Amino acid sequence: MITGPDLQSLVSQIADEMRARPDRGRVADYIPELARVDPAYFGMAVALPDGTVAAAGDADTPFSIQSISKVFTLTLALGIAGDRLWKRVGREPSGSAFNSIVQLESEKGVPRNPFINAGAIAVTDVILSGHKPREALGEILRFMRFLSDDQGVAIDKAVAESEQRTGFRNMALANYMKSFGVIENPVDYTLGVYFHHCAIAMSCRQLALAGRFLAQSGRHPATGLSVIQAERARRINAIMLTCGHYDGSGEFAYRVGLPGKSGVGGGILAVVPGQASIAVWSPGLDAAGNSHLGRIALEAFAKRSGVSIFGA
Ligand SMILES: NC(=O)CC[C@H](N)C(=O)O
Repeated sequence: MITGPDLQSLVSQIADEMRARPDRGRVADYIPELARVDPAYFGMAVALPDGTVAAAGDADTPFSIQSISKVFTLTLALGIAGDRLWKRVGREPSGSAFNSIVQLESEKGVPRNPFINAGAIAVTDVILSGHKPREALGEILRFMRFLSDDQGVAIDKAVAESEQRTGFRNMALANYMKSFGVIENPVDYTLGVYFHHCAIAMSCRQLALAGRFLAQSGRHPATGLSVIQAERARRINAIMLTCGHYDGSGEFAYRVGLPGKSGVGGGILAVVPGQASIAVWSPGLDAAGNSHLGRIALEAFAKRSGVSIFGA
């Protein structure tokens, strides 16, 4: 892994290249508030274990992290339920769209993995157990602030309300799972927490810092505290690699070769185990709902720095 001025110049070079590209994908418009975001943004940040960050472009502009929050809710839910979590959600790629309902019928309401919408809603339900929605959300937000060393991380209420008004598919998924007993809390409580954690706004810099524990065997580098055990961090990385980009996960592994998690806000968090945590943001999406230029930027980064987990 390259460091220091070479790392900074690589990140700046990639940001310049991405800014100049005309092909930017399409901004998500099924959440009305996200449709207003300018596709011209591009940000990138690489956080090293010692807290140094190489950043370029719009790396300090907050954006809606959307499904990237699912990495952090999975981490919290594993802390609460341990391996019992895997009775409520699977660990296999779905090969379908992030908001698909089809597999739920034949698989008795148990979602394929924690990163598709159905799986993330089931995970949120585990975090909620026995708490009020406000408390569960407070716990998620405190966790994000602690991991990023930044008390400024907040929820974008307009985005949360926008999705709450229009999230009929997620309502269908949650109600369907409830009919199988996979959702235990009132459906509107679970969905309320889910919509709000998806609406957390963070910059690439904050997100890259928050992801460091996954690159550092579960340790929070700033405090030395163990966020999770090394084995668990390794397994979360494995699920990010196999399921983090929905039915684009194979393509992401093929092109980038790093565990990664995308969100429809256009962000991607990628992990270089043992070395770095990377966040990119470009709001335009490809057909699978993953950041178009975000993936291309990470592909360029992995190639030029030789950090793919599959070899240089
Ligand atoms: N892929 C995503 O980022 C989807 C998250 C979004 N909140 C949804 O439920 O549709």
